[in-house]
Amino acid sequence: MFNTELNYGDVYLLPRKTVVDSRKQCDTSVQFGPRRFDMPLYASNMKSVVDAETCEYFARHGWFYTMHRFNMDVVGFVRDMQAKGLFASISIGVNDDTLEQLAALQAAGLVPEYITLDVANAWCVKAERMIRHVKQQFPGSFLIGGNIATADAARELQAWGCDAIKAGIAGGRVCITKNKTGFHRPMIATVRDCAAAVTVPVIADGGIVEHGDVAKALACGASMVMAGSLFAGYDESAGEIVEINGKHYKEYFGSASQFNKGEYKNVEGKKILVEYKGSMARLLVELKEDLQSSISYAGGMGLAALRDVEMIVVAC
Ligand SMILES: NC(=O)C1=CN([C@@H]2O[C@H](COP(=O)(O)OP(=O)(O)OC[C@H]3O[C@@H](n4cnc5c(N)ncnc54)[C@H](OP(=O)(O)O)[C@@H]3O)[C@@H](O)[C@H]2O)C=CC1
Ligand SMILES: Nc1nc2c(ncn2[C@@H]2O[C@H](COP(=O)(O)O)[C@@H](O)[C@H]2O)c(=O)[nH]1
Repeated sequence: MFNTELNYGDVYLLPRKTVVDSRKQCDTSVQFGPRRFDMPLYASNMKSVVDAETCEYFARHGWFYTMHRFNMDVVGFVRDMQAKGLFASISIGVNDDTLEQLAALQAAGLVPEYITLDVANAWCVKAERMIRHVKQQFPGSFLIGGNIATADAARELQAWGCDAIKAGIAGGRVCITKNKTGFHRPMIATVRDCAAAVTVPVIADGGIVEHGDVAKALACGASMVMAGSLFAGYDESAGEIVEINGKHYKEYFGSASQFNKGEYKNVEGKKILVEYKGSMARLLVELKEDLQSSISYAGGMGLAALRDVEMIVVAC
């Protein structure tokens, strides 16, 4: 027997009676760790999506961000962000270079407000060792661990000390993990299972195609949503602009792509071109408007209304 599991595109949310006079009354803000953010959505910690300027842009707009971890001067990044009065949110790996970066932060007396442990399968012994190390050395930082895709994995990461857990394996737009390894879990099942298994917040990572998918992820129990391709086509994202036959695109590549790694070894990601869409300012406004509308259809005034909204599968 096989389990049938669903993705965002397979389900819809059932409307309830709207109780607000205007969508503007719906509050999309979310408490995440020590801070409150304007939206429960943020850009992927990928080199083709965020750089230091992108992170500053999001932080100044009241959005959460996480810097990527590739060829990073972590000390310089944390120092710069905090010197500007902004929060510092970094990513780390599981190898010795990460231990060196963490030691350098400590030597400089720097404590990032948020640390994300970023590996393909965080349900592993190396991630356990690093999570325990970070919790011991940086007890004041909010530690996000990922990625995982099952309830058992979520429970273990919580037990190791993660303050939040990032869920989503092989559902991303530039992902080829499912092709190369055979492993993947659709996002509805991933988020529902993981969120039900733990008390810490769960971040739904990858697979956002439509703006309404954000509301669907929250309805599955996610507290935050991470997306890469959604943000990749804009001026403020980190990818290069490419012109082909007079049309403009932006490069978007996976963190496990040959392009990001600099060599063809354990490649589980690809590079694509996404449509260039200009400034991100309008996108941020539209994402907020759409989520406010989702909250109104859910019959509430805040994100909590989406938590218990009914979900249906559309018959083919
Ligand atoms: N969300 C997703 O579905 C996926 C995301 N990614 C992204 O790609 C980037 C690279 O990820 P990742 O390869 O984990 O990070 P790294 O390339 O930094 O690998 C981390 C370390 O763990 C080891 N390792 C990695 N995978 C395995 C494994 N399956 N079994 C045993 N050891 C392993 C590696 O050793 P060695 O290389 O020698 O095996 C390496 O020492 C990350 O940013 C990640 O988020 C990648 C794939 C899927
Ligand atoms: N399997 C892989 N997954 C990757 C890689 N680089 C990033 N990612 C994951 O994808 C999401 C973004 O997905 P999107 O659908 O919103 O574009 C990102 O947050 C990572 O979790 C990779 O090389 N391989």
